[in-house]
Amino acid sequence: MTAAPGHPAPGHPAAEAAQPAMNPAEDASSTEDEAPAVPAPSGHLAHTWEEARQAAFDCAAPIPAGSVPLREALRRTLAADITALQDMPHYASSAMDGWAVNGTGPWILAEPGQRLAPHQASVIVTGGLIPPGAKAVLRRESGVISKDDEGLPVLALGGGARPGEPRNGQHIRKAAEEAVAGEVLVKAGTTLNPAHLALAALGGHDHVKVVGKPVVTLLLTGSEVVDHGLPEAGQVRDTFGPQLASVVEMLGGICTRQVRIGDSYGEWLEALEDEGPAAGPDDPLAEASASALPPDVVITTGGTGVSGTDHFRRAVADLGGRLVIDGVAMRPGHPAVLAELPDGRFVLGLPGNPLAAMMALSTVGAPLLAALGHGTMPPVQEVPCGTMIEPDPGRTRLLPFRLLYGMASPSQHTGPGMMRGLASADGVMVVPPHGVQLGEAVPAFALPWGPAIPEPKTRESKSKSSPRRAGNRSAGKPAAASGPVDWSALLDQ
Ligand SMILES: Nc1nc2c(c(=O)[nH]1)N[C@H]1C(S)=C(S)[C@@H](COP(=O)(O)OP(=O)(O)OC[C@H]3O[C@@H](n4cnc5c(N)ncnc54)[C@H](O)[C@@H]3O)O[C@H]1N2
Ligand code: MOO
Repeated sequence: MTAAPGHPAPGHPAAEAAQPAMNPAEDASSTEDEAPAVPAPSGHLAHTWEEARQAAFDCAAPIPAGSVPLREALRRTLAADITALQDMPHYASSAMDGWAVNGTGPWILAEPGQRLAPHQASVIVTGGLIPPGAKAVLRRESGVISKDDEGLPVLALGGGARPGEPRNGQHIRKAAEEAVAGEVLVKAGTTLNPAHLALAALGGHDHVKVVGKPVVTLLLTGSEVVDHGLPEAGQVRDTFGPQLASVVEMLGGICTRQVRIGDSYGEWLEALEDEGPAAGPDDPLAEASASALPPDVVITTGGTGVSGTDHFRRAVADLGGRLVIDGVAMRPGHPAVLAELPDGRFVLGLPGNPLAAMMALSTVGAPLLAALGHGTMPPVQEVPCGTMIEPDPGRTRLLPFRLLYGMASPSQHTGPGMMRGLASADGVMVVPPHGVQLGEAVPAFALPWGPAIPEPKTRESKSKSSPRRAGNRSAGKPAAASGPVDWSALLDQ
């Protein structure tokens, strides 16, 4: 689906105030700050921000449930009950170091493991198999070895023995006392914690069946990019290596691999082709491991633009893929591209500029990963805008903001190549092409690592939470988000 720029998706607040489409020729002298709003880098019409999100969500089907090794199952959602594959414990064992005994003492010592007749005992350690005939375990500190009249070793109760020791069954862990074979240990739908994994192991499992999640690999491009130390002039320090895998995981992906390549077309093509399964068929554990699976999504960085080294579109075309999204009418991040390859892999192309890449990931990557991972469309809420923002016909602006006195104030240092503004932001404002008035509600989304966007305060909720203020200061003022200026949020701080 492709829409004319300046015509936001129906139902969006911007729809009623859409601006006429710009003439691309008017933008011929664009600087980085004024990147063209209308055509995608390929010359196609870009999707609106809302359309791009929806297209990324709609193009992907949820990944089916599959088995994963226990070590990879942490925090996954269990797709099928975990049952005990055998009794737990599956044999009666000793809970103490000492002696397995039959009847009352003194006991004649027998070889460990052999059947015990009455008044016989044999040495046993904690966890040891209870021999046939044993009725109890006597702790090491409750017995003493002495000699009988004939000089043979015998076991007798010692000074540490408690009255009545050993009782029948004492210090014996009975078979099946934790669970009988077939009993449900963990129910489907549970988010697995480390103790669940230990329990599954006790139940005899090597793998568990979990709800599908997208496997993602990263392809970081650019020969000017250095991944450590101080870059020289003409070089740039890599911002993606330290953050992208974590953000992908926060968005519901499993990041298994990160590859760096330079700028040549050959490297691009080879890297996109080279994503087959790595597991040997004779290794059942490796077979199910996420790191051995081909990725569901490849995320590339850089190379989305129009210069001679920008190879994304050519590589996708040569591999027989199709473009799902070819540019988004937004800034920063407008060259974002999403393609699907014939083998079913999605390739998400993030622009090289660091902030632009994060905005493209939020716009296209977040809905795509949510759809693949059985999630819902990432929410867009509203915040009252703490400043007036001019129109920018034909494109949505994504502005990191700080919440000041309950209102969203655009962060500083938010050029497409900067990270300072995003690093301290409380969320991102989605400023529609027609701009925003001071105090007006503006759509906004939370950062995957950041705080939730606060619920808008209505007059009713304010009077419930703060009757004195509501009575004294806010009476008669319009509810938040309903009028152009709502100062009550400011007064409430
Ligand atoms: N003639 C035009 N030029 C550009 C346009 C345009 O519309 N017409 N759009 C600009 C915008 S906006 C963006 S965003 C970038 C997109 O560029 P690419 O995706 O092709 O990325 P590169 O050219 O490879 O790099 C851009 C920039 O980012 C730096 N970079 C790359 N990788 C990293 C990294 N791992 N860590 C930090 N910084 C990185 C790279 O050095 C460049 O400075 O195109 C504009 N140009
Ligand atoms: O400004 Mo470019 O839109 O993506 O950094």
